Amino acid sequence: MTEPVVTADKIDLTFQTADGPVHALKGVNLTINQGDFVSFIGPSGCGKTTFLRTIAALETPTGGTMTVNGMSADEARRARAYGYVFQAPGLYPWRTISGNISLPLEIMGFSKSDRKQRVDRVMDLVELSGFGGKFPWQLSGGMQQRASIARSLAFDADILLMDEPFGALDEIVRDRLNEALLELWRKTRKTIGFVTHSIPEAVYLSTRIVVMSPRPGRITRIIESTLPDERPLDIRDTPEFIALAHEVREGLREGHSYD
Ligand SMILES: Nc1ncnc2c1ncn2[C@@H]1O[C@H](COP(=O)(O)OP(=O)(O)OP(=O)(O)O)[C@@H](O)[C@H]1O
Repeated sequence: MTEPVVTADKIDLTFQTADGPVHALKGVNLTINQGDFVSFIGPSGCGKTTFLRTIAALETPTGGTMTVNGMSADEARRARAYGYVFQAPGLYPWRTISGNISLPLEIMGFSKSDRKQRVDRVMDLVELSGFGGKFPWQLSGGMQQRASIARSLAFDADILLMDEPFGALDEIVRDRLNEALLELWRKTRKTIGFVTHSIPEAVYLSTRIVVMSPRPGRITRIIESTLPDERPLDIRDTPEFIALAHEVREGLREGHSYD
């Protein structure tokens, strides 16, 4: 029996700006179940990041209700219910890779031996074992982003929120990291919310794809993936994959994303 981890009920969010109100989200209803890999796709400015930040209680909705792990989003944030990965790795250049990954654990007061054990475990999960003593600038962009994913996994939250984590990387590195992330999801069965601009990335990774319309962001379609959990990269050439990508494109068209 799958448990709802995130429930969004009629979420509205309007930012008050010097140029007037900006209506970013409108009536967003969504349930994310335990172990789902949910991607959010839509045109630039449609509110994908805003919605992810609302789950994380980094933004407060102006209407509707959000629950995370059965609590308010704010309570869940304080209970450290999620790890958050940003588009840029955001590693401190004066700390080693292990030092960066262990920083949140230090802040949370984990013991030295517990920190070491956790850092070793997540470095292994993202295939960075042996690089702990390096500084961020000694690693490639893809490795830095893996370190940032490891940092978000270190305190073992059940939910991982990822805002275009691979958007700035070239396609070859991105393919590699997509495979690695899927493997990590299969191993840990964390619940993942993932923002992307890429249709193939959304189809390759997700169990469900949430298609959003231009501002004010609404959900136009929720597509359930029919792909198996085991997904070699060449699954992207199969008719089933192509049909799902077509469905996403249709959803975007329906929301007038191409107008
Ligand atoms: N703090 C803020 N104050 C005012 N307006 C904001 C704020 N954050 C976001 N917005 C506006 O809300 C809308 C949605 O932004 P958001 O970043 O969520 O879109 P997005 O779909 O993630 O875009 P992109 O794909 O380009 O990252 C945009 O028009 C943006 O300018």
